[in-house]
Amino acid sequence: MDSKWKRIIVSAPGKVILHGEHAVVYKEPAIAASLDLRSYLCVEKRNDDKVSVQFPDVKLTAFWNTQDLKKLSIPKCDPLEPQPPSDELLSLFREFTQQKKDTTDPKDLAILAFLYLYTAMQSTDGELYPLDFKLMSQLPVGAGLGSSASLSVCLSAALLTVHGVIDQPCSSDADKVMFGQWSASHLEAINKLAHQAEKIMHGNPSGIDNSIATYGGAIRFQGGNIQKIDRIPELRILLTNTKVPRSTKALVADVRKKYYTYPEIFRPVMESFAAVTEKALETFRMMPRDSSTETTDLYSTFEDLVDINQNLLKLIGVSHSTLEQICQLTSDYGLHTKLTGAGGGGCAITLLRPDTDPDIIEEVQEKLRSCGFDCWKTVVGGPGVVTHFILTQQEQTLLNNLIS
Ligand SMILES: Nc1ncnc2c1ncn2[C@@H]1O[C@H](COP(=O)(O)OP(=O)(O)O)[C@@H](O)[C@H]1O
Ligand SMILES: C[C@@](O)(CCOP(=O)(O)O)CC(=O)O
Ligand SMILES: [Mg+2]
Repeated sequence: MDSKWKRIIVSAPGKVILHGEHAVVYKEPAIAASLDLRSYLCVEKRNDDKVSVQFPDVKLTAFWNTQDLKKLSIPKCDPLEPQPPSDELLSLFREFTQQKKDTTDPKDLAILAFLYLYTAMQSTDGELYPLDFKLMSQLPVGAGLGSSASLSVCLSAALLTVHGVIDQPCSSDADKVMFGQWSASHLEAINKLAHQAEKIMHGNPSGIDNSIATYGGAIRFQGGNIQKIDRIPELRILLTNTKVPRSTKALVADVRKKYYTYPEIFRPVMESFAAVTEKALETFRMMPRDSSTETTDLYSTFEDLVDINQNLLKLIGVSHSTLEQICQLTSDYGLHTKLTGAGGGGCAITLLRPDTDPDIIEEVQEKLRSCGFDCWKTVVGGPGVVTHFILTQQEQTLLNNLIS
Protein backbone atom coordinates (compact mmCIF):
# COMPACT_ATOMS: atom_id res chain seq x y z
CA MET A 1 0.00 0.00 0.00
CA ASP A 2 1.33 3.40 -0.99
CA SER A 3 2.42 5.12 2.27
CA LYS A 4 1.41 8.62 1.02
CA TRP A 5 -2.15 7.49 0.59
CA LYS A 6 -4.49 8.33 3.49
CA ARG A 7 -8.07 8.37 2.31
CA ILE A 8 -10.02 7.92 -0.89
CA ILE A 9 -13.62 8.77 -1.62
CA VAL A 10 -15.40 7.13 -4.52
CA SER A 11 -18.99 7.34 -5.66
CA ALA A 12 -21.18 5.49 -8.15
CA PRO A 13 -24.71 6.19 -9.35
CA GLY A 14 -27.93 4.24 -9.15
CA LYS A 15 -29.92 3.57 -12.28
CA VAL A 16 -33.28 3.27 -13.92
CA ILE A 17 -34.00 0.54 -16.43
CA LEU A 18 -36.12 2.23 -19.08
CA HIS A 19 -36.92 -1.01 -20.92
CA GLY A 20 -35.84 -4.64 -20.80
CA GLU A 21 -35.64 -5.61 -17.09
CA HIS A 22 -35.92 -9.37 -16.57
CA ALA A 23 -35.65 -10.04 -20.35
CA VAL A 24 -32.03 -8.88 -20.06
CA VAL A 25 -31.33 -11.90 -17.82
CA TYR A 26 -32.19 -14.06 -20.89
CA LYS A 27 -29.71 -12.12 -23.03
CA GLU A 28 -32.34 -9.83 -24.58
CA PRO A 29 -31.44 -6.14 -24.96
CA ALA A 30 -32.26 -3.52 -22.32
CA ILE A 31 -31.79 0.22 -21.89
CA ALA A 32 -30.55 1.70 -18.60
CA ALA A 33 -29.59 5.23 -17.58
CA SER A 34 -27.73 6.50 -14.53
CA LEU A 35 -29.57 8.43 -11.84
CA ASP A 36 -28.58 11.62 -10.03
CA LEU A 37 -28.60 9.62 -6.77
CA ARG A 38 -25.28 8.06 -5.75
CA SER A 39 -23.54 5.94 -3.13
CA TYR A 40 -20.39 7.45 -1.61
CA LEU A 41 -17.71 5.27 -0.07
CA CYS A 42 -14.92 6.66 2.06
CA VAL A 43 -11.91 4.38 2.67
CA GLU A 44 -9.31 5.37 5.25
CA LYS A 45 -6.16 3.75 6.61
CA ARG A 46 -6.19 2.40 10.15
CA ASN A 47 -3.28 2.23 12.54
CA ASP A 48 -4.08 -1.24 13.92
CA ASP A 49 -4.63 -4.57 12.15
CA LYS A 50 -8.41 -4.39 11.84
CA VAL A 51 -10.79 -3.78 8.98
CA SER A 52 -14.07 -2.06 9.72
CA VAL A 53 -17.30 -1.42 7.82
CA GLN A 54 -19.98 1.13 8.56
CA PHE A 55 -22.99 0.78 6.26
CA PRO A 56 -25.67 2.71 8.20
CA ASP A 57 -28.45 2.18 5.63
CA VAL A 58 -28.56 -1.49 6.61
CA LYS A 59 -27.57 -0.79 10.25
CA LEU A 60 -24.25 -2.52 9.81
CA THR A 61 -21.22 -1.71 11.94
CA ALA A 62 -18.62 -4.44 12.15
CA PHE A 63 -14.90 -5.01 12.31
CA TRP A 64 -12.66 -7.99 11.92
CA ASN A 65 -9.05 -8.76 12.55
CA THR A 66 -7.18 -8.95 9.24
CA GLN A 67 -5.06 -11.81 10.62
CA ASP A 68 -8.22 -13.86 11.30
CA LEU A 69 -9.41 -13.26 7.76
CA LYS A 70 -6.02 -14.28 6.41
CA LYS A 71 -6.30 -17.61 8.24
CA LEU A 72 -9.45 -18.57 6.29
CA SER A 73 -8.55 -20.88 3.45
CA ILE A 74 -9.67 -18.59 0.65
CA PRO A 75 -8.73 -19.81 -2.84
CA LYS A 76 -6.30 -17.50 -4.65
CA CYS A 77 -8.07 -15.35 -7.22
CA ASP A 78 -6.82 -12.79 -9.71
CA PRO A 79 -8.94 -9.65 -9.11
CA LEU A 80 -8.62 -8.88 -12.83
CA GLU A 81 -10.06 -12.32 -13.69
CA PRO A 82 -12.24 -12.82 -10.61
CA GLN A 83 -13.81 -16.18 -9.80
CA PRO A 84 -17.54 -16.12 -9.02
CA PRO A 85 -18.30 -16.32 -5.28
CA SER A 86 -18.62 -20.10 -4.81
CA ASP A 87 -21.02 -21.73 -2.32
CA GLU A 88 -17.99 -22.98 -0.35
CA LEU A 89 -16.53 -19.49 -0.08
CA LEU A 90 -19.85 -17.98 0.99
CA SER A 91 -20.30 -20.77 3.59
CA LEU A 92 -16.84 -19.95 4.92
CA PHE A 93 -17.79 -16.26 5.32
CA ARG A 94 -21.17 -17.17 6.84
CA GLU A 95 -19.48 -19.35 9.41
CA PHE A 96 -16.86 -16.67 10.12
CA THR A 97 -19.55 -14.02 10.70
CA GLN A 98 -22.04 -16.45 12.31
CA GLN A 99 -24.74 -15.90 9.71
CA LYS A 100 -27.65 -18.26 9.12
CA LYS A 101 -27.59 -20.31 5.91
CA ASP A 102 -29.70 -18.83 3.08
CA THR A 103 -30.06 -15.52 4.89
CA THR A 104 -31.55 -12.74 2.79
CA ASP A 105 -31.08 -10.07 5.47
CA PRO A 106 -29.71 -6.98 3.63
CA LYS A 107 -27.03 -6.59 6.30
CA ASP A 108 -25.85 -10.20 5.86
CA LEU A 109 -25.74 -9.91 2.06
CA ALA A 110 -23.76 -6.68 2.34
CA ILE A 111 -21.26 -8.40 4.68
CA LEU A 112 -20.83 -11.31 2.25
CA ALA A 113 -20.33 -8.99 -0.72
CA PHE A 114 -17.83 -6.93 1.26
CA LEU A 115 -15.82 -9.94 2.45
CA TYR A 116 -15.79 -11.45 -1.03
CA LEU A 117 -14.33 -8.26 -2.53
CA TYR A 118 -12.02 -7.45 0.37
CA THR A 119 -10.43 -10.90 0.52
CA ALA A 120 -10.21 -11.14 -3.31
CA MET A 121 -7.41 -8.56 -3.00
CA GLN A 122 -5.21 -10.88 -0.94
CA SER A 123 -3.75 -12.43 -4.07
CA THR A 124 -2.42 -9.07 -5.33
CA ASP A 125 0.36 -8.85 -2.72
CA GLY A 126 -0.65 -11.40 -0.07
CA GLU A 127 -1.84 -8.55 2.17
CA LEU A 128 -5.16 -7.52 3.63
CA TYR A 129 -4.84 -3.88 4.59
CA PRO A 130 -6.25 -2.42 7.82
CA LEU A 131 -8.88 -0.01 6.54
CA ASP A 132 -12.13 1.73 7.49
CA PHE A 133 -14.96 1.53 4.94
CA LYS A 134 -17.78 4.03 5.44
CA LEU A 135 -20.75 4.24 3.10
CA MET A 136 -23.36 6.94 2.53
CA SER A 137 -26.00 6.15 -0.06
CA GLN A 138 -28.69 8.43 -1.47
CA LEU A 139 -30.39 5.37 -2.95
CA PRO A 140 -33.26 3.51 -1.31
CA VAL A 141 -32.05 -0.03 -0.57
CA GLY A 142 -33.78 -2.82 -2.49
CA ALA A 143 -36.15 -0.56 -4.45
CA GLY A 144 -35.12 -1.31 -8.04
CA LEU A 145 -32.71 1.62 -8.40
CA GLY A 146 -29.55 -0.49 -8.36
CA SER A 147 -28.33 0.20 -4.82
CA SER A 148 -26.53 -3.17 -4.73
CA ALA A 149 -24.63 -2.45 -7.94
CA SER A 150 -23.74 1.05 -6.82
CA LEU A 151 -22.27 -0.43 -3.60
CA SER A 152 -20.42 -3.23 -5.47
CA VAL A 153 -18.93 -0.76 -7.94
CA CYS A 154 -17.76 1.63 -5.18
CA LEU A 155 -16.12 -1.22 -3.25
CA SER A 156 -14.48 -2.70 -6.36
CA ALA A 157 -13.12 0.67 -7.51
CA ALA A 158 -11.75 1.55 -4.07
CA LEU A 159 -10.19 -1.85 -3.38
CA LEU A 160 -8.57 -2.23 -6.82
CA THR A 161 -7.13 1.27 -6.44
CA VAL A 162 -5.89 0.86 -2.86
CA HIS A 163 -4.12 -2.38 -3.82
CA GLY A 164 -2.55 -0.71 -6.85
CA VAL A 165 -4.24 -3.08 -9.32
CA ILE A 166 -5.55 0.00 -11.11
CA ASP A 167 -4.16 3.54 -10.89
CA GLN A 168 -5.81 6.30 -8.95
CA PRO A 169 -6.97 8.86 -11.56
CA CYS A 170 -4.66 11.89 -11.53
CA SER A 171 -5.65 15.19 -10.02
CA SER A 172 -4.09 18.47 -10.79
CA ASP A 173 -4.62 21.09 -8.09
CA ALA A 174 -4.07 23.78 -10.67
CA ASP A 175 -7.09 22.58 -12.66
CA LYS A 176 -9.30 22.45 -9.56
CA VAL A 177 -10.76 19.21 -10.90
CA MET A 178 -13.49 17.97 -8.58
CA PHE A 179 -13.38 14.29 -9.49
CA GLY A 180 -11.44 11.84 -11.63
CA GLN A 181 -12.51 8.95 -13.84
CA TRP A 182 -10.56 5.78 -14.47
CA SER A 183 -9.28 4.77 -17.91
CA ALA A 184 -11.33 2.41 -20.11
CA SER A 185 -9.32 -0.69 -19.15
CA HIS A 186 -9.54 0.16 -15.45
CA LEU A 187 -13.29 0.72 -15.68
CA GLU A 188 -13.53 -2.69 -17.31
CA ALA A 189 -11.70 -4.24 -14.33
CA ILE A 190 -14.00 -2.45 -11.83
CA ASN A 191 -17.10 -3.56 -13.72
CA LYS A 192 -15.99 -7.18 -14.00
CA LEU A 193 -15.26 -7.49 -10.28
CA ALA A 194 -18.47 -5.70 -9.26
CA HIS A 195 -20.49 -8.08 -11.45
CA GLN A 196 -19.18 -11.02 -9.39
CA ALA A 197 -20.16 -9.29 -6.14
CA GLU A 198 -23.64 -8.65 -7.56
CA LYS A 199 -24.06 -12.44 -7.77
CA ILE A 200 -24.18 -12.51 -3.96
CA MET A 201 -27.09 -10.05 -3.90
CA HIS A 202 -28.90 -11.23 -7.06
CA GLY A 203 -28.04 -14.85 -7.76
CA ASN A 204 -27.87 -14.49 -11.54
CA PRO A 205 -27.43 -10.82 -12.43
CA SER A 206 -27.41 -9.82 -16.08
CA GLY A 207 -24.65 -7.27 -15.39
CA ILE A 208 -26.68 -4.27 -16.57
CA ASP A 209 -26.78 -2.61 -13.12
CA ASN A 210 -23.05 -2.76 -12.43
CA SER A 211 -22.35 -1.63 -16.01
CA ILE A 212 -24.43 1.52 -15.72
CA ALA A 213 -23.03 2.24 -12.23
CA THR A 214 -19.54 1.94 -13.74
CA TYR A 215 -19.98 3.81 -17.02
CA GLY A 216 -22.87 6.19 -16.25
CA GLY A 217 -24.83 7.95 -19.02
CA ALA A 218 -27.18 5.63 -20.87
CA ILE A 219 -26.46 2.21 -22.31
CA ARG A 220 -27.94 -0.51 -24.46
CA PHE A 221 -26.93 -3.75 -22.76
CA GLN A 222 -27.22 -7.25 -24.16
CA GLY A 223 -25.50 -10.42 -22.99
CA GLY A 224 -22.59 -8.53 -21.44
CA ASN A 225 -22.22 -6.23 -24.44
CA ILE A 226 -22.30 -2.56 -23.45
CA GLN A 227 -23.14 0.09 -26.05
CA LYS A 228 -23.14 3.74 -25.00
CA ILE A 229 -26.24 5.61 -26.16
CA ASP A 230 -25.05 9.06 -27.12
CA ARG A 231 -28.34 10.47 -28.12
CA ILE A 232 -30.66 9.80 -25.27
CA PRO A 233 -33.26 12.58 -25.33
CA GLU A 234 -33.45 14.72 -22.25
CA LEU A 235 -35.94 12.46 -20.54
CA ARG A 236 -37.77 13.90 -17.59
CA ILE A 237 -38.99 11.23 -15.26
CA LEU A 238 -41.08 11.08 -12.13
CA LEU A 239 -39.75 8.39 -9.80
CA THR A 240 -42.13 6.86 -7.28
CA ASN A 241 -41.01 4.51 -4.52
CA THR A 242 -43.84 2.29 -3.30
CA LYS A 243 -41.66 1.48 -0.27
CA VAL A 244 -42.86 -2.12 -0.62
CA PRO A 245 -39.80 -4.24 0.15
CA ARG A 246 -38.87 -6.99 -2.26
CA SER A 247 -35.89 -9.10 -3.19
CA THR A 248 -34.41 -8.95 -6.67
CA LYS A 249 -33.01 -12.43 -6.12
CA ALA A 250 -36.44 -13.93 -5.31
CA LEU A 251 -38.19 -12.16 -8.21
CA VAL A 252 -35.56 -13.20 -10.77
CA ALA A 253 -35.74 -16.80 -9.45
CA ASP A 254 -39.53 -16.78 -9.72
CA VAL A 255 -39.46 -15.62 -13.37
CA ARG A 256 -36.79 -18.24 -14.11
CA LYS A 257 -38.99 -21.00 -12.74
CA LYS A 258 -41.93 -19.93 -14.94
CA TYR A 259 -39.65 -19.46 -17.95
CA TYR A 260 -38.39 -23.04 -17.77
CA THR A 261 -41.83 -24.48 -16.91
CA TYR A 262 -43.60 -22.73 -19.80
CA PRO A 263 -40.91 -22.01 -22.39
CA GLU A 264 -43.38 -21.92 -25.29
CA ILE A 265 -45.23 -19.07 -23.53
CA PHE A 266 -42.32 -17.20 -21.95
CA ARG A 267 -39.92 -17.23 -24.93
CA PRO A 268 -42.22 -15.10 -27.13
CA VAL A 269 -42.83 -12.74 -24.18
CA MET A 270 -39.08 -12.20 -23.81
CA GLU A 271 -38.92 -11.48 -27.54
CA SER A 272 -41.72 -8.93 -27.11
CA PHE A 273 -39.69 -7.19 -24.38
CA ALA A 274 -36.79 -7.09 -26.84
CA ALA A 275 -38.98 -5.61 -29.57
CA VAL A 276 -40.14 -2.88 -27.16
CA THR A 277 -36.51 -2.04 -26.30
CA GLU A 278 -35.45 -1.88 -29.96
CA LYS A 279 -38.46 0.28 -30.86
CA ALA A 280 -37.56 2.67 -28.01
CA LEU A 281 -33.98 2.91 -29.30
CA GLU A 282 -35.22 3.57 -32.83
CA THR A 283 -37.45 6.34 -31.45
CA PHE A 284 -34.49 7.87 -29.52
CA ARG A 285 -32.53 8.02 -32.79
CA MET A 286 -35.40 9.90 -34.44
CA MET A 287 -35.48 12.58 -31.73
CA PRO A 288 -34.37 15.90 -33.24
CA ARG A 289 -31.36 17.61 -31.69
CA ASP A 290 -33.15 20.91 -31.96
CA SER A 291 -35.70 21.15 -29.12
CA SER A 292 -37.99 23.45 -31.10
CA THR A 293 -38.84 20.68 -33.59
CA GLU A 294 -42.16 18.93 -33.11
CA THR A 295 -41.81 15.68 -31.13
CA THR A 296 -45.43 14.97 -30.20
CA ASP A 297 -45.65 11.75 -32.24
CA LEU A 298 -42.34 10.47 -30.90
CA TYR A 299 -43.46 11.01 -27.29
CA SER A 300 -46.71 9.21 -28.11
CA THR A 301 -44.61 6.23 -29.20
CA PHE A 302 -42.57 6.40 -25.96
CA GLU A 303 -45.81 6.41 -23.98
CA ASP A 304 -47.22 3.43 -25.89
CA LEU A 305 -43.99 1.54 -25.23
CA VAL A 306 -44.13 2.30 -21.49
CA ASP A 307 -47.71 0.93 -21.34
CA ILE A 308 -46.90 -2.17 -23.41
CA ASN A 309 -43.84 -2.89 -21.29
CA GLN A 310 -45.75 -2.52 -18.01
CA ASN A 311 -48.38 -4.98 -19.30
CA LEU A 312 -45.68 -7.49 -20.24
CA LEU A 313 -44.09 -7.12 -16.79
CA LYS A 314 -47.51 -7.75 -15.24
CA LEU A 315 -47.88 -10.83 -17.43
CA ILE A 316 -44.62 -12.35 -16.15
CA GLY A 317 -45.83 -11.76 -12.58
CA VAL A 318 -43.53 -8.99 -11.32
CA SER A 319 -46.03 -6.14 -10.90
CA HIS A 320 -47.67 -5.35 -7.56
CA SER A 321 -50.94 -3.77 -6.45
CA THR A 322 -49.12 -0.56 -5.44
CA LEU A 323 -47.44 -0.37 -8.86
CA GLU A 324 -50.84 -0.85 -10.55
CA GLN A 325 -52.23 1.89 -8.32
CA ILE A 326 -49.50 4.30 -9.51
CA CYS A 327 -50.17 3.38 -13.17
CA GLN A 328 -53.89 4.06 -12.69
CA LEU A 329 -53.42 7.28 -10.73
CA THR A 330 -50.94 8.77 -13.24
CA SER A 331 -53.04 7.64 -16.20
CA ASP A 332 -55.94 9.70 -14.82
CA TYR A 333 -53.67 12.68 -15.59
CA GLY A 334 -52.72 11.38 -19.05
CA LEU A 335 -49.31 10.14 -17.83
CA HIS A 336 -47.70 6.76 -18.50
CA THR A 337 -45.94 4.61 -15.91
CA LYS A 338 -44.03 1.34 -15.67
CA LEU A 339 -42.17 -0.39 -12.87
CA THR A 340 -38.39 -0.25 -13.04
CA GLY A 341 -35.89 -2.88 -11.89
CA ALA A 342 -37.08 -6.21 -10.58
CA GLY A 343 -40.61 -5.04 -9.61
CA GLY A 344 -42.77 -6.72 -6.94
CA GLY A 345 -42.85 -3.32 -5.20
CA GLY A 346 -39.85 -1.00 -5.36
CA CYS A 347 -39.99 1.89 -7.82
CA ALA A 348 -42.01 3.03 -10.82
CA ILE A 349 -41.08 5.58 -13.51
CA THR A 350 -43.56 7.98 -15.06
CA LEU A 351 -42.64 9.62 -18.35
CA LEU A 352 -43.01 13.39 -18.46
CA ARG A 353 -43.33 15.18 -21.79
CA PRO A 354 -41.37 18.42 -22.31
CA ASP A 355 -44.71 20.23 -22.33
CA THR A 356 -46.34 18.41 -19.40
CA ASP A 357 -47.99 21.13 -17.34
CA PRO A 358 -45.88 21.77 -14.16
CA ASP A 359 -49.10 22.20 -12.15
CA ILE A 360 -50.22 18.73 -13.24
CA ILE A 361 -46.85 17.28 -12.19
CA GLU A 362 -47.20 18.93 -8.76
CA GLU A 363 -50.74 17.65 -8.35
CA VAL A 364 -49.76 14.09 -9.33
CA GLN A 365 -46.84 14.16 -6.90
CA GLU A 366 -49.10 15.33 -4.10
CA LYS A 367 -51.62 12.58 -4.85
CA LEU A 368 -48.88 9.92 -4.89
CA ARG A 369 -47.46 11.18 -1.59
CA SER A 370 -50.91 11.16 -0.03
CA CYS A 371 -51.01 7.41 -0.86
CA GLY A 372 -47.85 6.98 1.25
CA PHE A 373 -45.36 6.80 -1.63
CA ASP A 374 -42.13 8.77 -2.00
CA CYS A 375 -42.10 10.71 -5.25
CA TRP A 376 -39.57 13.00 -6.92
CA LYS A 377 -38.59 14.38 -10.35
CA THR A 378 -35.28 13.21 -11.69
CA VAL A 379 -32.80 13.68 -14.50
CA VAL A 380 -30.95 10.73 -16.00
CA GLY A 381 -27.50 10.40 -17.53
CA GLY A 382 -24.88 11.57 -14.98
CA PRO A 383 -21.32 10.22 -14.62
CA GLY A 384 -20.46 6.64 -13.64
CA VAL A 385 -17.96 5.71 -10.92
CA VAL A 386 -15.59 8.53 -9.95
CA THR A 387 -13.04 9.32 -7.28
CA HIS A 388 -13.50 12.66 -5.57
CA PHE A 389 -10.59 15.11 -5.20
CA ILE A 390 -12.64 18.06 -4.03
CA LEU A 391 -16.16 17.77 -2.64
CA THR A 392 -18.89 20.19 -3.62
CA GLN A 393 -20.58 22.07 -0.76
CA GLN A 394 -23.57 19.74 -1.08
CA GLU A 395 -21.35 16.63 -0.97
CA GLN A 396 -19.50 17.96 2.07
CA THR A 397 -22.77 18.34 3.94
CA LEU A 398 -23.86 14.89 2.77
CA LEU A 399 -20.63 13.23 3.84
CA ASN A 400 -20.17 15.14 7.06
CA ASN A 401 -20.53 12.01 9.18
CA LEU A 402 -18.18 9.94 7.03
CA ILE A 403 -15.17 12.14 7.11
CA SER A 404 -13.34 12.30 10.38
N1 LIG B 1 -26.46 1.41 1.21
C1 LIG B 1 -26.27 0.10 1.35
N2 LIG B 1 -25.60 -0.38 2.43
C2 LIG B 1 -25.39 -1.71 2.57
N3 LIG B 1 -25.86 -2.64 1.73
C3 LIG B 1 -26.54 -2.24 0.65
C4 LIG B 1 -26.76 -0.85 0.41
N4 LIG B 1 -27.45 -0.74 -0.74
C5 LIG B 1 -27.65 -2.02 -1.19
N5 LIG B 1 -27.11 -2.91 -0.36
C6 LIG B 1 -27.15 -4.38 -0.51
O1 LIG B 1 -27.88 -4.66 -1.70
C7 LIG B 1 -29.10 -5.36 -1.44
C8 LIG B 1 -30.24 -4.77 -2.27
O2 LIG B 1 -30.04 -5.13 -3.58
P1 LIG B 1 -31.24 -5.47 -4.58
O3 LIG B 1 -32.21 -6.41 -3.94
O4 LIG B 1 -30.60 -5.86 -5.83
O5 LIG B 1 -32.00 -4.08 -4.76
P2 LIG B 1 -31.54 -2.79 -5.57
O6 LIG B 1 -32.58 -2.61 -6.62
O7 LIG B 1 -31.58 -1.65 -4.60
O8 LIG B 1 -30.20 -3.06 -6.14
C9 LIG B 1 -29.34 -5.16 0.04
O9 LIG B 1 -30.04 -6.30 0.57
C10 LIG B 1 -27.94 -5.02 0.62
O10 LIG B 1 -27.39 -6.29 0.88
C1 LIG C 1 -34.58 -7.73 -12.95
C2 LIG C 1 -33.20 -7.28 -13.43
O1 LIG C 1 -33.24 -7.16 -14.85
C3 LIG C 1 -32.83 -5.90 -12.86
C4 LIG C 1 -32.82 -5.84 -11.36
O2 LIG C 1 -32.58 -4.53 -10.90
P1 LIG C 1 -32.71 -4.14 -9.36
O3 LIG C 1 -31.77 -4.99 -8.59
O4 LIG C 1 -34.13 -4.38 -8.97
O5 LIG C 1 -32.31 -2.68 -9.30
C5 LIG C 1 -32.18 -8.34 -13.05
C6 LIG C 1 -30.85 -8.24 -13.77
O6 LIG C 1 -30.75 -7.58 -14.82
O7 LIG C 1 -29.90 -8.86 -13.30
MG1 LIG D 1 -29.62 -4.77 -7.23
